[in-house]
Amino acid sequence: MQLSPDRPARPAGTGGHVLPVRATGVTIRRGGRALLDGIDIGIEPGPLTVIMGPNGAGKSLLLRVLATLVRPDAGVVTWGGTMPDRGRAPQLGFVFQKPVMLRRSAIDNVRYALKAAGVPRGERDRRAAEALAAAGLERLAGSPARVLSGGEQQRLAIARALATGPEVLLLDEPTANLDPAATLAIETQVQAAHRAGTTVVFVTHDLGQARRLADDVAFVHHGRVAERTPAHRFFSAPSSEAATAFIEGRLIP
Ligand SMILES: Nc1ncnc2c1ncn2[C@@H]1O[C@H](COP(=O)(O)OP(=O)(O)OP(=O)(O)O)[C@@H](O)[C@H]1O
Repeated sequence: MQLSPDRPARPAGTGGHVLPVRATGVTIRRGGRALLDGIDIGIEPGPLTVIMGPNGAGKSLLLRVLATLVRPDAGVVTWGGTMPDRGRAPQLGFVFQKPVMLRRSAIDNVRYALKAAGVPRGERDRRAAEALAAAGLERLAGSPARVLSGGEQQRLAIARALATGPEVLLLDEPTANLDPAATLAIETQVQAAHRAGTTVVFVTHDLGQARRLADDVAFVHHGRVAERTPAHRFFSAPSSEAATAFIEGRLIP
């Protein structure tokens, strides 16, 4: 995929790439059980990757490990071929299932993220306003973020994550609590960011959503990547028995 020229500039004070984001041999054990079991996965620049799988498969945990929010018991995560470091963190945006809003206005939530990423003060107002406009949230800029609807809060969370111009946006079931219209708005927002050049990793267990969004599917089952397949092939001819059973609605988690 081509990166578009209108892609936001990198925040000041950061250097190097986070892509590819790669996990090698990543294992997490709790209570004698492997929640992630020797996972190898790489996120390359470009495609919209959907991480799919049944409840409890390990999708959210894997996403958190890639973002270095959770440290594995074994294995390593690298960003851009080297060990992750805080200086590059603004280039990896993360959106949680339940939006986490600061107790301040919508636009101040975005300004705060820009400040934390080292964006110079003189650029913050313009970039925050642009981020809200891109999310269709201009009229709510001055509203307290915590009084916005669930769908508006999630759009704001995505706008905030995109405002720093990340190379990659990781989203953990961002529409799980939303109605169909709010879900569509989020999908449109994510697709627009992807078209503008942001690499996207989207966790969902919703097959319809995966069909709408995915270029590429990583299917996780029992803490392993059971298969990694281009989306058109995944839905027509999955290579693993687990994915076939999942698509047919007969996979027992
Ligand atoms: N911090 C933790 N301590 C112990 N167990 C955990 C922890 N985090 C996750 N788990 C367990 O790890 C397994 C995988 O959880 P995870 O949230 O990654 O699943 P998931 O595939 O995202 O599922 P869902 O679609 O239901 O959100 C689950 O059995 C969960 O209970």
